[in-house]
Amino acid sequence: MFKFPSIAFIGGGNMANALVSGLLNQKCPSENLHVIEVADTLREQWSAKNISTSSTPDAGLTNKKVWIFAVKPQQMKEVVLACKPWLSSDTLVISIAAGISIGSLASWLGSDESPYQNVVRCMPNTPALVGAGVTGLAAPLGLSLQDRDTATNLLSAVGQTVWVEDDRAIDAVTALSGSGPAYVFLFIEALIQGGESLGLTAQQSKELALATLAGATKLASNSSEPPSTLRERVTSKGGTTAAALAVFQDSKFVHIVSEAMRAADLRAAELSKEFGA
Ligand SMILES: NC(=O)C1=CN([C@@H]2O[C@H](COP(=O)(O)OP(=O)(O)OC[C@H]3O[C@@H](n4cnc5c(N)ncnc54)[C@H](O)[C@@H]3O)[C@@H](O)[C@H]2O)C=CC1
Ligand SMILES: O=C(O)[C@@H]1CCC=N1
Repeated sequence: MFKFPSIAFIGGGNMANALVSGLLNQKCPSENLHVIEVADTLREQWSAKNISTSSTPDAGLTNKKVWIFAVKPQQMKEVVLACKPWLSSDTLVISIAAGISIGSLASWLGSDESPYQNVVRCMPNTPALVGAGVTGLAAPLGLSLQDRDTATNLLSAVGQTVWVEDDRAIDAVTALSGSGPAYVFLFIEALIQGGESLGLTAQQSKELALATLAGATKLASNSSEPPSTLRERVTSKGGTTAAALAVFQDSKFVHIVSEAMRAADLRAAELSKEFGA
């Protein structure tokens, strides 16, 4: 069985909250967890959950086997450098920050000549809060198998994990599953509004929309057939679905989704330039 290491979260906001909830659900002892968070109100919330907290990095970090950076990309460099004095040669450093490359993390924690190797860059998503997240992970070639397994086990506490090749692939993961829940929520909002405009109540629309998404997702997951076949099976010739899909097609829905993802991918690359090494 996986033995949970001691873990420090640096940044105790939304995503740290989702990851810690998942770890606790997987029976990670709360004594193994520590959160460094600048906001007083959030520190109080962590204390109320029996998680130790502090406002700034200090020598206590040296004893933590894993550091998980969960601050905004804009703050990453400053925060990583503030923690660096307490880095041990075997600390596993995991970052969930969008756009911040493995190269930036490795050079901030080591140097340009000798980049720090025990680094994992990953991209979880907010369904982690309910144990249904998916996380893409990437690491430098020098990362040990043991650290790779540790990262996999920790992120598996909140859902599925998918290892990818490199930073560019993590930007793509960000554009798909990192930001993806927001696209899905937008679609849910649109279905609810559409239902209401056709005379259903808000409550009826919400129930129908959520069950439709959950049901279609389950069917697509359990089926050996591709989503396109499942779509065709709903679509009777000359029927209602065909009428609706024609509107999607006229509005270039597939192109819009692809362009939206391209914008997210591009933004990740910009964040890397603006806030990376
Ligand atoms: N929200 C999302 O859906 C996802 C976010 N991410 C990434 O996760 C990171 C965190 O995002 P969220 O949790 O949504 O943001 P958040 O704003 O909820 O959390 C960040 C926390 O860091 C704290 N903080 C700022 N400076 C600090 C410092 N010097 N020391 C300690 N704590 C400090 C803030 O007070 C805040 O509570 C970002 O880099 C984002 O790109 C990754 C996957 C999904
Ligand atoms: O919007 C963002 O930048 C972060 C990364 C993925 C989801 N939220």
